[in-house]
Amino acid sequence: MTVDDLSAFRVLPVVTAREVDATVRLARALHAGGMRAIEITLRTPEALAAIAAVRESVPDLLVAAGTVTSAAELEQVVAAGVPLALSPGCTDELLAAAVAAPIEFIPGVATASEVMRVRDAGLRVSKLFPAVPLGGVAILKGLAGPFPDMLFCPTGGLTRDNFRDFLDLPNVVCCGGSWMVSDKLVDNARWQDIERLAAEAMAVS
Ligand SMILES: O=C[C@H](O)COP(=O)(O)O
Ligand SMILES: CC(=O)C(=O)O
Repeated sequence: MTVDDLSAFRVLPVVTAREVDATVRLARALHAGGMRAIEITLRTPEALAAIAAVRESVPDLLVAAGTVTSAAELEQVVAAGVPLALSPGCTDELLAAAVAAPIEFIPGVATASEVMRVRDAGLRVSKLFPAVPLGGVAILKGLAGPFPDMLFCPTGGLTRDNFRDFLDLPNVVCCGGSWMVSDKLVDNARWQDIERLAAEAMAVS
């Protein structure tokens, strides 16, 4: 997966799948709004079934697996055939497994030392998580100094009002967020609102 592929995502909606059919409906609305990718987190028992169902029902949407926190979970998502796995952090075990696995991996970082560990593993892109509590735009500007070769996907605390500030930074390749896929929108079947929020996020301003 190239940096251009990731930057075409603009926003990676971070989805916690509580129900398979609703997740498929959600994925259709995101795709209809122009989204290129979705991150389905391994936070619920339904996650792997939802990943399979969305891959089958919305084949043009890239399905990534999120909240991959161990080598065992990485094995599961490799077996599920997803091209991209993301994590809120990175352990030595997970990093070693990911570098050896036939999958793209974006580990989470929160400190300069973690960025160095990720760079030492040969990876160039990491997820800054949780981005806003860590300092938001200011921490990304700070990391740009010592790590001009590293790119970030800030996630955590981004909203429809602030995500463009992140995308404008030269060291941000794409960003993650759940503002267009909230439980409230999904539970109320607000598919048109989700599509509209997705289209708004994909509109380059
Ligand atoms: O755990 C949270 C998700 O990764 C995305 O964060 P968010 O809900 O603040 O957008
Ligand atoms: C934090 C996040 O986006 C993840 O759990 O992968």
